Amino acid sequence: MNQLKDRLEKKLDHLRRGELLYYKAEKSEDVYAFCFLNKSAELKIADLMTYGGPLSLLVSDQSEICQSREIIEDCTVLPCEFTPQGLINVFNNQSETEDRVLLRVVKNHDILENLSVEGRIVEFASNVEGDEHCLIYTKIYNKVNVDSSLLLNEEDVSLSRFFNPRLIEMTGMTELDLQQGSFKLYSFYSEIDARYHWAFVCDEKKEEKKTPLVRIESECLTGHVFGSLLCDCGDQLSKGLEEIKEYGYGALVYLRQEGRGIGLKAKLDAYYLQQFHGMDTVDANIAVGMPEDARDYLIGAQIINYLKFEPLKLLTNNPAKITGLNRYGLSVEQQVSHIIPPSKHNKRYLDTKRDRMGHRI
Ligand SMILES: Nc1nc2c(ncn2[C@@H]2O[C@H](COP(=O)(O)OP(=O)(O)OP(=O)(O)O)[C@@H](O)[C@H]2O)c(=O)[nH]1
Repeated sequence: MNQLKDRLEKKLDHLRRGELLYYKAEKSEDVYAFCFLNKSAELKIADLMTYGGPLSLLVSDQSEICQSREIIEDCTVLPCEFTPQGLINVFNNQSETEDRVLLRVVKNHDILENLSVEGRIVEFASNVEGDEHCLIYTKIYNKVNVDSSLLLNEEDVSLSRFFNPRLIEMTGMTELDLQQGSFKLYSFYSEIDARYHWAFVCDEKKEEKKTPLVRIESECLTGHVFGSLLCDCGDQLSKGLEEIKEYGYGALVYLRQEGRGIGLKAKLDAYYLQQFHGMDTVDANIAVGMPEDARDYLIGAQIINYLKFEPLKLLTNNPAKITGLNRYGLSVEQQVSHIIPPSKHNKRYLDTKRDRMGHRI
């Protein structure tokens, strides 16, 4: 983890000094060069022009540089807002805030991947402290040798968000007696989605060198609260708490990712298609215009990091949760299965998780 952090710090430092960094888009061979525009703006523009342009300028509306006609003449100007949480708004019309487009709060992995280059560059840059609010970038067309230590990839952008300390705040802790026994219940507030998330922690059998057992549980109102039989969520929640209690050292991190991150309204629409149109859980999500799984584990990773539960054993059947934590630099030592025997109500759902979503069931 420290190595990753050091590598990242070097790149952030480079940017702080006003030097050029490069970004390689995930699903193409395209490479972009970018930097903050500071006092030596003209020099930077000359540098960037050698790459083949056109140049784009991302500016916050406060930026003085934006006022300078000569500098912006060669650029497409995209006024944007850098916020302390690394949240991004880009305006297509500087004067009208209603005209905000795209690049909104980055909530989940799939949306992250689909964000345009500007979003990824701004995401990275907004993790630089200070009030440098003007970025310039261009796609590289000409052949150039890019120093690989200055080349950002998706991992760097994700890590830069992870190491940004402002994304969650521990807002309270109490003891809670559950059927499974007593837990310390922590609440965390996340600026990313403006929600509270929870961690049920047990450390009574904590020992040196014992790896904590962690479960990440995504919110399921229908299964957890109303006891719906359509999914295995209710049983997984209670069995998860039971196993962590028995092991004596770990946490159940409860993330507000209802319906695999698509929200309750869309999940119920998808349920309708499963009940009355014979679709499975994957096709139904897509039919309601959502990704099959919209979850991102940045908040979960930050909570686990806060609790110092890394490296960890993860109680799950879902490999995407492991890659989701790896993405933020967390090391999962072992996957511990969390299988609930199927019932006639949820068999199809569990079969689909195994056959189409790669769950190890
Ligand atoms: N969109 C959608 N979401 C569902 C459906 N059934 C259950 N869910 C949601 O799926 C999520 C399941 O969360 P988890 O049990 O933590 O995760 P998992 O991906 O099943 O992986 P495990 O760790 O192996 O349990 C919850 O957010 C449920 O609300 C469905 O048919 N459609």
